[in-house]
Amino acid sequence: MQLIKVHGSENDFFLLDQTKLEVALSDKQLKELAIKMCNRITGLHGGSDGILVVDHSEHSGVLGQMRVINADGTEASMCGNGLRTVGRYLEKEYGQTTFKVETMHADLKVEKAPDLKSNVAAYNVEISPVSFMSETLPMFLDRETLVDDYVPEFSKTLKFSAVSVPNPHLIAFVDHETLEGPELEKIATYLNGENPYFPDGVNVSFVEKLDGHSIFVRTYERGVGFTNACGTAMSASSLMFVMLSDKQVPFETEINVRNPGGMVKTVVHQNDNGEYWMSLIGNATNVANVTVDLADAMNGDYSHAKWVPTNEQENYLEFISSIR
Ligand SMILES: N[C@@H](CCC[C@H](N)C(=O)O)C(=O)O
Repeated sequence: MQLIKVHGSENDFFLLDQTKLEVALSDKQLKELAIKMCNRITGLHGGSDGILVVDHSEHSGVLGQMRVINADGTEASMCGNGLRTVGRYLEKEYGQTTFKVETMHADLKVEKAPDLKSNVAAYNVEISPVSFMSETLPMFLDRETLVDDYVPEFSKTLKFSAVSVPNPHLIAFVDHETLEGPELEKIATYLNGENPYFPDGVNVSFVEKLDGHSIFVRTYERGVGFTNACGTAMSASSLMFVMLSDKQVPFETEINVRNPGGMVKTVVHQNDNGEYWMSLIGNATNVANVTVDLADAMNGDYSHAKWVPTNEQENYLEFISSIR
């Protein structure tokens, strides 16, 4: 089985093209593979945040399908950082620079963007559809939407917004001390365990406003835990940054989004029909080409895996240190 170890802002994945396998893996096998291979201690070469599964799409005008299997084996409806790396993979396979990719709920636009630096490839991907309605998350609170409001059951002092893009996000704007403090993990582990409010779990982000049109986003992901970055969370946080800014941060403005693994840029759009969507622009880095025996991988044995690094990670790290 051939895999590519990829990352967007160090949110890392194994990219698996199912169309290259003799027999495609079943959903049960994908789940078992993710649990074993992504494990940070016993998994393949330090594990990963999940597996990006590429397949053919039946939809017209679409180059391929992306499925996202979280490290705990659950399936997510979308992954913004992952979509950039899948976009890069499909561009190489089909030789097109602008196309659509099928995801669980929508066919999303993907476009090659200018390199961030020599040998640091970048892609621009669409994040949509957006909804604030409780039933789309799903969120069980006694209200239809939650926008910048207190929820004493979560925290006595923080205000939250809940939005699906279309995977579910809970966002709070906080000061620097709170961003780095223990509250994010406390709230997120509660809401991703058995709880009456988010029975399917939720990605939880704390956001700090920086100078100008810049924010820092720290995310605890459903099905993963703390990640270096979450593309859909950074997109959802940018939407709330614009919506709660009282027109100080307009639509169609480039927003700089920092995260523990690097940075992305976002742009928040609103269509004539009132619907929101976001552009997410950032790196799509291929770290290594990996070959592993399928039976070994399913058994969690990675001792014979072949790991051939590309030379991209050095350039990525140089790029990140140049902007810090
Ligand atoms: N890292 C992703 C989001 C992955 C899915 C998430 N864990 C979920 O279950 O919704 C991103 O870059 O958006």
